[in-house]
Amino acid sequence: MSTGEKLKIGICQLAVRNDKSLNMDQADAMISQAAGQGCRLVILPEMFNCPYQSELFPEYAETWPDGPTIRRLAAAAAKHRITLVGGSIPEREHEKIFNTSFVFGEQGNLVARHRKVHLFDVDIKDGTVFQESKTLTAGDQATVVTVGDLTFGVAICYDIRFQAFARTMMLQGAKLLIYPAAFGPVTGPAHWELLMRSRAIDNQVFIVGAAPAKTPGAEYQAYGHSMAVDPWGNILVRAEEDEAVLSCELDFSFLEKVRSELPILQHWRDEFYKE
Ligand SMILES: O=C(O)CCC(=O)C(=O)O
Repeated sequence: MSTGEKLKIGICQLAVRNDKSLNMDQADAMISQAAGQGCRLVILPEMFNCPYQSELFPEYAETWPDGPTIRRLAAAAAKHRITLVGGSIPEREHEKIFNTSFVFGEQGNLVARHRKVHLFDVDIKDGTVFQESKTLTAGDQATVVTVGDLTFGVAICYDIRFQAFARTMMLQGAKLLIYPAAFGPVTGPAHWELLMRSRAIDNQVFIVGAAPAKTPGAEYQAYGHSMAVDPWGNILVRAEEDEAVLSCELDFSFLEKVRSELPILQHWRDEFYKE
């Protein structure tokens, strides 16, 4: 992938239903639409092929490299000659299941695989109760990859709450952090935009969050509001809660301008930040 400084990206905010192959059909249609608009990097949401319910993850889980969703993602990347961040899906390896983002290059080759590191185990009294660890195992590494001349990081949803994790990816050279995600109706309005903009400002990177659309009748109601944020904290593009294909240009010369005008990354004083 050549950015030449500017890179057009696409974000596919799709509704996730109880039918894996229909979800992939919709993803395929949206990927085509984004590629048709000239996007070179296309991003899908967290658990885009499976309703976001812990008890369903084992049933929908797929194994590398022959899972049907995995094969179709690789084929879509190759067909459109794009880099495709395949949101995330439940991935089975032996007896373990991970929340995994597979990233494919322009030949349909696997360029990265991120397994969600921070599992979403919360019990918020206003209604958000989730226990990913009931069925999932946590990943054990940050994922930073270079494709062509762009170095980017991939992490998943709850991973965004951990600034130290974003910083780890930035220190490994990432200029763009991509978060397939599925915030819900409580923490979504409260925190989603703030977290995306904070991570962008803290690390002087572009941030992209791809979320499922709100799906009528679904047990877990996603908040939607996929968005892209620049290193100054400006929102470049943002969806509402319905299905949408978003696109925008990331201008990496702007990132260099922000870093040279406001050089917080050079002013880092590590000696003060130990616990
Ligand atoms: O952090 C949050 O509020 C939402 C996290 C989440 O939904 C997830 O990790 O899938």
